[in-house]
Amino acid sequence: MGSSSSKHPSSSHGSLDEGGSGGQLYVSLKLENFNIRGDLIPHVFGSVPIIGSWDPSRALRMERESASMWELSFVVPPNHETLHFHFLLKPKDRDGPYVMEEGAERLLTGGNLEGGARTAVFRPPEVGHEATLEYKVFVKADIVSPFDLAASWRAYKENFRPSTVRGIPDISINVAPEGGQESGSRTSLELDLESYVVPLPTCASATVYAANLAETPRSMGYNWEFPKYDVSSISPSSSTTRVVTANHAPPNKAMPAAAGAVAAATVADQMHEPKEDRRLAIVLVGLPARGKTFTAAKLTRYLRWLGNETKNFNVGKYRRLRHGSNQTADFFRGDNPEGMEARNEVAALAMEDMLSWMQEGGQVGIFDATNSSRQRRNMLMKMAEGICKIIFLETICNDERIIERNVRLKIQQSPDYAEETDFEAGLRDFKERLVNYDKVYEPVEEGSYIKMIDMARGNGGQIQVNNISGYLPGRIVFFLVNTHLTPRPILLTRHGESQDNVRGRIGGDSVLSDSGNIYSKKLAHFVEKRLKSERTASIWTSTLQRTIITATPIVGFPKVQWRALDEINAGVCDGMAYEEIKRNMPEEYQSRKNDKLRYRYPRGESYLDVIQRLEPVIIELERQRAPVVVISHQAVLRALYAYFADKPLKEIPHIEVPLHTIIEIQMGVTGVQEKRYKLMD
Ligand SMILES: Nc1ncnc2c1ncn2[C@@H]1O[C@H](COP(=O)(O)OP(=O)(O)O)[C@@H](O)[C@H]1O
Ligand SMILES: O=P(O)(O)OC[C@H]1O[C@@](CO)(OP(=O)(O)O)[C@@H](O)[C@@H]1O
Repeated sequence: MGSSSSKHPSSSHGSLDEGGSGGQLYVSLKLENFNIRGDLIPHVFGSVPIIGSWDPSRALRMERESASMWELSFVVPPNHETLHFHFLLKPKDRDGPYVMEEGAERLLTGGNLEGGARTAVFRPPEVGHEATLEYKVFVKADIVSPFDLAASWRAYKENFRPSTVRGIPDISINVAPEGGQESGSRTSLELDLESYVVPLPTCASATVYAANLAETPRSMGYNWEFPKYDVSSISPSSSTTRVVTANHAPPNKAMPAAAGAVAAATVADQMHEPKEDRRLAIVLVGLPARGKTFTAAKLTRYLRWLGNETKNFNVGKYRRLRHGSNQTADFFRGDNPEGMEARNEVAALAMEDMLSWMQEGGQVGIFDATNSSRQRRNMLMKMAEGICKIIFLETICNDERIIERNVRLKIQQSPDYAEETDFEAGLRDFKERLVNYDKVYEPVEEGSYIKMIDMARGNGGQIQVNNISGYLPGRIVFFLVNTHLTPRPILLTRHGESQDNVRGRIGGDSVLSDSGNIYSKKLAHFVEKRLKSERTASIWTSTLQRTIITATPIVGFPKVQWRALDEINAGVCDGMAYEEIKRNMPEEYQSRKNDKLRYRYPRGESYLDVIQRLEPVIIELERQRAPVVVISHQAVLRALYAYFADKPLKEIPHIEVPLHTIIEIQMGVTGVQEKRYKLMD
């Protein structure tokens, strides 16, 4: 991550610019030789880790495109560093000796091969001293939009594998046949989508103002009155830090400090990092209506889903409980000593709650307030000394139209204006509050920080980082770089009923039942209708044929197969019925029943394993700006749904994801909303 403190938005140091176009360079390297030598496989090796860091044993194998042509394609940023490489021939059936091409290193810059060498010449020893093998070299590079790269290079590396279904390419787009779709099927689905809407399960998510989801102030558990705090005793100049630790419930030992995706990294960090660095406080900074609460809620959801014990402390919630929810703009004036003291006091209370929670085992605390003066931030840093590491997360927005929209949303959503019946009066008051904050606002220039600048603009924005290191901070930056506010739906569905579903067998790779086939057609009509006004969208399936076949009738959208979307691997139990497992492997059956989240099938996976491998899918779903239809499996969809619906890990294996039902997740400026359609009984 590095440590740059550049304050220039255009600086490349320490800033991760998503780029206006967001395009990537898709490079295709080809070698052609009509003198077919099936025993020698062309490889590429070179200066960067992905092509082996000059270690021939880690060279990247080229794939056979036709009898005479070998191909290797990869994705790089358009402004990528020059790539140094060589072609290499490796014997098919044994290790070494490798045969490296003659001549100087090849240099690839901006997708172009430097120099004129369009042949690769090899001198394999067994061919004879004078004999050579000559291949023609072709290079093609195209800028491809992020959308077209639904499977990014990383995802490709980690999750992609060729289809098990013959004749279906890994990335495909099938066009609508002349004269419309398959006859008969169109009439089977009425085009009024609303008639298929079903009520949400009681546990499903409705839109709630994000701050309301933050932690309930602890003091409420004991006493509706807050204890009176002397804020001066925790001023930056004070050397003592008071932390409330008494009388709190013991930490929940049922969950490990970290699970799933982060477990390994956490264990490693715990061995190497000082104690206070194991706990992390993300302290939001920014003027009102800049998306702090929104970002705090989203980050909390992501980190919890990854398995980190994470809590979100919203100082506004403390303020409302302590001082009521209808304070006027005057309360927020920088030159109002009572207001300042009251606000510092509730901030200190929330911070103390967060720190004592951390001392009981909490891992990541998200501290949501404006924290817009250096003095306030100093106070927080002083309080956190020796307990946790602080990273400031500042949200900056320079677009007046977005600020105006946010302010209007605030008046509608914030409990501060719940009793204000005159919208315009609320608007005037909130704008005055903004002016009061603006007068004393000091952007962050101290400590470790992440600045999100204009991330709500349609074309991405910019992230600046300073003094950020470690696994979790790195993941947080990566997550924030990829999130945005562009409204779009994500449709989640299981494949149509499979033959194994009918037989009650788990796993496998069976085709669809008759009923499953009908669903695949209904789904195609649904997608056609639901996404008809969308300029673009993509269909993601697993690599198992029940999802690929379910997607087949959908036309006109690119389809991508993700290995990460494959069903939970049932290991030695694959293909068995639950009853059989119970009878033949009663201990396994019972262990799974006892702890379905952590239970790992022998030589298979646990739900935590599934969550771990789905992280790139979540990042990609966050990054996409166009709609995505995900056709996958029960366990996988439970895990994906839990992320969007903010369900605790322990509930994931029990979430209901029925067959032949579409869960629509609407992402947008107010957060996540859900709708369900049931296409068949
Ligand atoms: N990075 C961002 N920049 C600007 N606006 C954002 C950002 N993230 C979210 N928003 C929008 O800002 C609105 C108001 O955000 P909120 O989190 O309540 O503001 P704050 O906590 O800063 O007062 C959200 O409903 C969302 O649409
Ligand atoms: O974790 P449980 O509840 O067993 O659910 C996962 C199971 O769901 C199934 C159906 O029973 O998914 P799928 O419909 O994709 O075939 C099994 O293959 C899979 O093992």
